[in-house]
Amino acid sequence: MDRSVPGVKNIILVLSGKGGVGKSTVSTQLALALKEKGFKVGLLDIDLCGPSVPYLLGLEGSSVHQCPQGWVPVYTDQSQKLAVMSIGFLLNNRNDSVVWRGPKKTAMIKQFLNDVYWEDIDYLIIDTPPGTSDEHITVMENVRGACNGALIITTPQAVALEDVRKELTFCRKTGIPILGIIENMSGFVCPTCSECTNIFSTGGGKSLSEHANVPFLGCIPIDPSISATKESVLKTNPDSPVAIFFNSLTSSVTSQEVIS
Ligand SMILES: Nc1ncnc2c1ncn2[C@@H]1O[C@H](COP(=O)(O)OP(=O)(O)OP(=O)(O)O)[C@@H](O)[C@H]1O
Ligand code: SF4
Repeated sequence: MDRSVPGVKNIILVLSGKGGVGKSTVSTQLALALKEKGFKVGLLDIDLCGPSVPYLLGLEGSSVHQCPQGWVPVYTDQSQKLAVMSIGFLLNNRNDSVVWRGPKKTAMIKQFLNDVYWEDIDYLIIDTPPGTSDEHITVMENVRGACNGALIITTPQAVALEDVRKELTFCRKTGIPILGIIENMSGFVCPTCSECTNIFSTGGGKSLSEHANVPFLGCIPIDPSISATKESVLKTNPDSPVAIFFNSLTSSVTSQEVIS
């Protein structure tokens, strides 16, 4: 059965087979870039055991509250153009950890999708935990039919690419369209001379996408400023290679709407 999320027009999942490849960074910067382009955006962090979105946006310590329509998400600023929901807002202490079995995780994710007051959201970006676990199955079952598709993040190392193959299989089995593969931490751009050094082998994401017959959406170099900022790189460093990448990613994403 096709399912949708109340108040949301388009949904994009961000997946990776492996942890630490930059999934939350891409989710956050994509959400910020879409906001910069004038869209109303939601960012949902369903990484229940390791929520990092509140930190990446400088929203630690914020909390959600109830209104008659449900939980009110945390907004990044007064424009209310970027609404954020994360388990991190429900924990008393940022060092508290969530040790839950599958059913409790499933119930929490359903609440995030159905009980949050997502108000006129053009794009809901869902940042997922690494791998293919209960969280992924729950979210896919609950957004099927309303989901534009998944972005798959990898790094140039072979092990990360091997994990991508599992994500591709998972998407195909669950019927979620694959929007494309992104290769993150692909070379280091020197802040002094702008020379790009390929620390690991490069081109793995592109060749895998050709092999798997899915779009390749580009490479993001290692850029220390991306981990330092709480704002869109489109604003803080508009001419940088990472900003050029996110500019192009927003164009790809917005040209693939399933619901207008
Ligand atoms: N292109 C990049 N340049 C520099 N630093 C980066 C880049 N991408 C990610 N990082 C940094 O790498 C670390 C891991 O990134 P992130 O938290 O986004 O990964 P993740 O895949 O979401 O991890 P997890 O599996 O723990 O959820 C962070 O400190 C982030 O700032
Ligand atoms: S040329 Fe090499 S050493 Fe010099 S600033 Fe650039 S990357 Fe660093």
